[in-house]
Amino acid sequence: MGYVDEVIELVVKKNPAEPEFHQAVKEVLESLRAVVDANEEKFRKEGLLERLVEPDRQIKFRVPWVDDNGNVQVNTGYRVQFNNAIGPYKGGLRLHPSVNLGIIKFLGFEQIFKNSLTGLPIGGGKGGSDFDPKGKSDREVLAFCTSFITELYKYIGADVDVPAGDIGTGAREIGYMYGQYKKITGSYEGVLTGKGLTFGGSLARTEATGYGLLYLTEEMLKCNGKDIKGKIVTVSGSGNVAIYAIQKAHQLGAKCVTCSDSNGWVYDPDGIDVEALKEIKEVKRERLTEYKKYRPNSEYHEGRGVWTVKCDVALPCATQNELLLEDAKVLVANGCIAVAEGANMPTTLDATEYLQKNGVMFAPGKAANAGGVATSALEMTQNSERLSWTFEEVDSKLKQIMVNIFHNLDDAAKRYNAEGNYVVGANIAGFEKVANAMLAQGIW
Ligand SMILES: NC(=O)C1=CN([C@@H]2O[C@H](COP(=O)(O)OP(=O)(O)OC[C@H]3O[C@@H](n4cnc5c(N)ncnc54)[C@H](O)[C@@H]3O)[C@@H](O)[C@H]2O)C=CC1
Ligand SMILES: O=C(O)CCC(=O)C(=O)O
Repeated sequence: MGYVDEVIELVVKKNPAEPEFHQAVKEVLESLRAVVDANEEKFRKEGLLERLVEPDRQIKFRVPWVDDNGNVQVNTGYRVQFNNAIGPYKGGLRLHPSVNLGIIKFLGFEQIFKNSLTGLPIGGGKGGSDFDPKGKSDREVLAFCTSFITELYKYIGADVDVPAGDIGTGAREIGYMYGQYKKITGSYEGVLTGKGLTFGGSLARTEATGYGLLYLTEEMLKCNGKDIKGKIVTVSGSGNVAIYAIQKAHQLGAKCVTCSDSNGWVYDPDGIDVEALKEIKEVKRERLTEYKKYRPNSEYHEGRGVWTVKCDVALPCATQNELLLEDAKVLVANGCIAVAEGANMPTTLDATEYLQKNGVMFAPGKAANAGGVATSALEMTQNSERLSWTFEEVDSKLKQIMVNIFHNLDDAAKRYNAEGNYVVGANIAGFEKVANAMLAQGIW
């Protein structure tokens, strides 16, 4: 058995109840085979892969808060500080009932390579809680966020670990956490990103993940002799990433005809109305059943079904493992030419393989959705400089970063005889920088 297989087996044995973490490790390590084989003796001696799959530390804590009926509720909070070889830990906080340690570890592990791909000095971390913000009053969300950060503040800091948003954590939650951090520490620092624009937030951070996804997709299509203009696009999700992916797709001349939430999905043959979607999801925090009131020509369906709609480009932007092998088969049969992941690990391993084998360009999340964390790093830079850049300045830096990411992974795939395999390219390009930094910094 080779080194890669040994470490995958070790991860499964040591973390038996964490299937999403196994999946992420498997996807990364299997595509690093060529690099690992070429350096096996050195990497083994240094225990490099064993160190890479074991987080620097995992913090797990109780989050008690008082609901609107005066009863105490208790959630579990997590922060996994995975690897700070190339910069302070950086990654979002997920608030969703499905959150457990394995999910946070898969996200933290992915974040190491994603953050490396941005070319910016940020390490990998992730956190969150099984708290469900859905249906909670503002006061309850405030109570939760205050309690959460009252414990987490001990472990974070502008040069230590800088959390941000993810599923269920948007500007409201980041604002509440920032206020409490400031109250406890007395320190006005860039400890969180995705902050409001009046207290250190960056213009374009809200749009960054969705816009970045389209910038990378546009470049990938261009380098393969295709144009995003005129393409039919399907998007899943209707949160932060989905909304701004749809908006940028339209600005680039494509037509996006779907979106979804955890209950159902919308097909709008005239193209999704982004302003209506924003009103429903960002302002009113309602379900997608409301969309038809704004767009009578659209259809609403219960359950999942976005991937049954004929498209040229598919952009999964909701959550992990939402694009399955059966969906990949339908996409291929319908003539889809490209899939780019806005969410983290939305495509299962067998679905990814099927798409690639059938000639579909496939951009993995750690490259395609890196625009969010890259712009968070630009927010950190602005905070350190005590300056705010214009929207255009941030957006043009974001675009350049996404174009560079595509070329770095394209080049890495070519260097290892895997031309066109952007999964291999992204993992190798992300890994190389982190591995070099780890090897140069002794044993830790
Ligand atoms: N917000 C950001 O800057 C970044 C987010 N991501 C990833 O993008 C994905 C979406 O995140 P956001 O848009 O920020 O979150 P969000 O909370 O704004 O929206 C999440 C969306 O996914 C849908 N969703 C959640 N669970 C679902 C399920 N089980 N089935 C179907 N739909 C479901 C929700 O209804 C919602 O529309 C996640 O995988 C996240 O980790 C990745 C990079 C950066
Ligand atoms: O902006 C950030 O720091 C984190 C974004 C994030 O959670 C992600 O890239 O998955």
